[in-house]
Amino acid sequence: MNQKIKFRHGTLSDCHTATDFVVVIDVLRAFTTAAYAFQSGAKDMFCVSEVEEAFHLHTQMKNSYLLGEINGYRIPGFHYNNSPAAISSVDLTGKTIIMRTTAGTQGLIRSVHAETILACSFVNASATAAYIQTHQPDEVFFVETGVTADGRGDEDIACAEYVEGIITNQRIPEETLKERVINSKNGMRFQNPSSKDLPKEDLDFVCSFDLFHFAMTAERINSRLIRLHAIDIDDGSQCTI
Ligand SMILES: O=C(O)[C@H](CS(=O)(=O)O)OP(=O)(O)O
Repeated sequence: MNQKIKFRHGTLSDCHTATDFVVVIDVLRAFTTAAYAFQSGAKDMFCVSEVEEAFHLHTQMKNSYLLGEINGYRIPGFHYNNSPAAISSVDLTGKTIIMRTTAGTQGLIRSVHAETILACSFVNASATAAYIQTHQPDEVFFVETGVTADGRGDEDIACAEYVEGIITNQRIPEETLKERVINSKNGMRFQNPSSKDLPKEDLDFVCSFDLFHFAMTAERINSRLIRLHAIDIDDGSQCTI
């Protein structure tokens, strides 16, 4: 444990100010879905900001598939919705995923000055904490991508607090976290049976705490393109799942 690590909390509106070690958090749902996509065998995962950029990249990358949403809803012409429940049952072996989401991928793209970027949700929170502890940065900046002026995003704040608590030995109980996810404004959207793009079962996939033993590091290809890697925390190798 390193109690000297300083923790800062920010959102999509100030993540451009972070210059060192940044953990971009999106529980509902981008980085939960991304982790399940790696687990389902995805070879490569690229993240963009705009829908048009995703379509353009798709024409350039063989064997690539589009995954994402706009405000939570499926994008016509995309292969997959941003749903961990849906993606967990798909065999993505050897496939390249191009991801565009409303909050999560925006946080990656907008963290323009970060030296190191991780993508995190509850399914790889302990792995993320372990990666931070191994690298011992002076400061960690959490980008809580779901936070909005109208009070959304508590699930991402909870995840940041969970990661911080693991590092400072003040671990938050899973029951408390699950309640926060379910009662969050974003979580409520998944409890309406008529919205099939926002299935209730996604909440169970999101609340599968520490299911995966890999951190997701973000490699900046250019100002508009990020590539995610799943890094095994036990030996630092790139995961081949
Ligand atoms: O698909 C999601 O769950 C959200 C939709 S919204 O931003 O909350 O409207 O996108 P994500 O980028 O995964 O947070």
